[in-house]
Order: sequence, then structure tokens, then C-alpha cells
Amino acid sequence: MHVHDDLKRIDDARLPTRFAEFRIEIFESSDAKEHAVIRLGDLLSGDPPLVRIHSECLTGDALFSLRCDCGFQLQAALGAIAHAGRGAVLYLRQEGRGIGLGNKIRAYALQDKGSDTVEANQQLGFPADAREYVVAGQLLRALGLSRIRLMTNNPKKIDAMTRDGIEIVERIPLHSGSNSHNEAYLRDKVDKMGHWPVLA
Ligand SMILES: Nc1nc2c(ncn2[C@@H]2O[C@H](COP(=O)(O)OP(=O)(O)OP(=O)(O)O)[C@@H](O)[C@H]2O)c(=O)[nH]1
Ligand SMILES: [Zn+2]
Repeated sequence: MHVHDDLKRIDDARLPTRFAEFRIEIFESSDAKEHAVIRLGDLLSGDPPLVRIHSECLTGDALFSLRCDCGFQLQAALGAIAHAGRGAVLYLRQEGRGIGLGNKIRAYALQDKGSDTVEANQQLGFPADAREYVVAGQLLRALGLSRIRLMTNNPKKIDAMTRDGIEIVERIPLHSGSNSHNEAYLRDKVDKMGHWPVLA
């Protein structure tokens, strides 16, 4: 097993999907969380590759929830990487913007009673966004990447990666999956959390 920064590489294997046949590679961080890199093609030669830094969302990624746009963004990212023939999704195990699954469902219950996504976190005693991107930087270094094209609408990810010495050569918007159930949530991400809006 190789150690990169504070990461322990576990193993990698084939991951055939309906988009492409990826490799899935697992790294364990110092807090014992197991993060996944889903990658395709040669990341090191040619232009800086497409990368998605994705935060875990069990409800959206695996359970088809329409309350958020996570599953749609994940599919769009895998599709774009398949189309480009190369790239990687870093699947970070920070569910519920870092507060965990149980607390996210507590926050959903408060939202069912009228709070918005930011207020619900605050009512539970958490910051609006408790995520960190240290592991993303460690994963990129483990992959040998210092220049990437990042698929995101979240300026915090660009800032965090830039501070960590990763050059974002291009920012690719990822707007998909808007519907009547997540309309207010998507609006609050732009109005209250500083995300870039859909370009008109
Ligand atoms: N606490 C909390 N977490 C949520 C809620 N809705 C989605 N999430 C979590 O938010 C994370 C995804 O964050 P988003 O803000 O949708 O997107 P982002 O990753 O910041 O930005 P993009 O790169 O543009 O997608 C996942 O970890 C989800 O589980 C919510 O209402 N409350
Ligand atoms: Zn989600």
C-alpha cells in the first residue's frame, strides 16, 4: 500500500457503467473515511483533464431524490468524462455538506416545516456548509494532477483548490436536474451560498 500525504491507497478495479468502463480506486483518509476516484483514460498526458469533486449524497446519488441536484450532476459529470474519453470524479465521503446523513435528514425535516437549507443547518447548530477539501487536494496529488478543468458551480471549491496549489485552468458549469421539488433549494444555493447561477 502506498501513502500519499495522509492518504492510504487501498486498491483499484474495473468499474463498467452505462457511461463507460471506468476504473474505481479507493483511498482512505486519516479520519478512516474511504473515498473513491472514478477515472477514465490517461490523466497525465495531454490537456488538463475534466474533474468533478463530488460530495456524497445518498439520497440524490443512490436513491433518485428530487430534493437536490446531486445525482443529476454526478451523471452529467460521468457522461462528460465518458464523452471526453478521460477525466475523474473524486467522490468525497462528506454527506450532507459534511454534517452526516442523520443530520441531513434532520435538516430536511426542518425544511419540510418551512426552513431553507441554510437556516435548517444553523438551527441544528452547524455552519451552512461544513465541508473541507483537503482530501480533494490529496487525491489530486495522488493522481499526479496539479492542473485540472473543474466541473462545478461552487466558487468555494475553486478557492480551496487554488489555495492548495491546484490550478483550475477552466471552470465548467454543471446545471442539471432542476425540478419543482428542488427549485427553492437551487435558488438558495445561488442567493445564500454564493453559487454561480445558470447563465441566461
Ligand atoms: N445539510 C444539507 N446538505 C445537503 C442538503 N441538500 C444537499 N445536501 C448535500 O450537499 C452536498 C452537495 O452540495 P451542493 O451544494 O449541491 O453542490 P456543491 O457540491 O457545493 O457544488 P457543485 O460543485 O456546483 O455541485 C451533498 O453532500 C449533499 O448531501 C440540505 O438541504 N442540507
Ligand atoms: Zn443531494
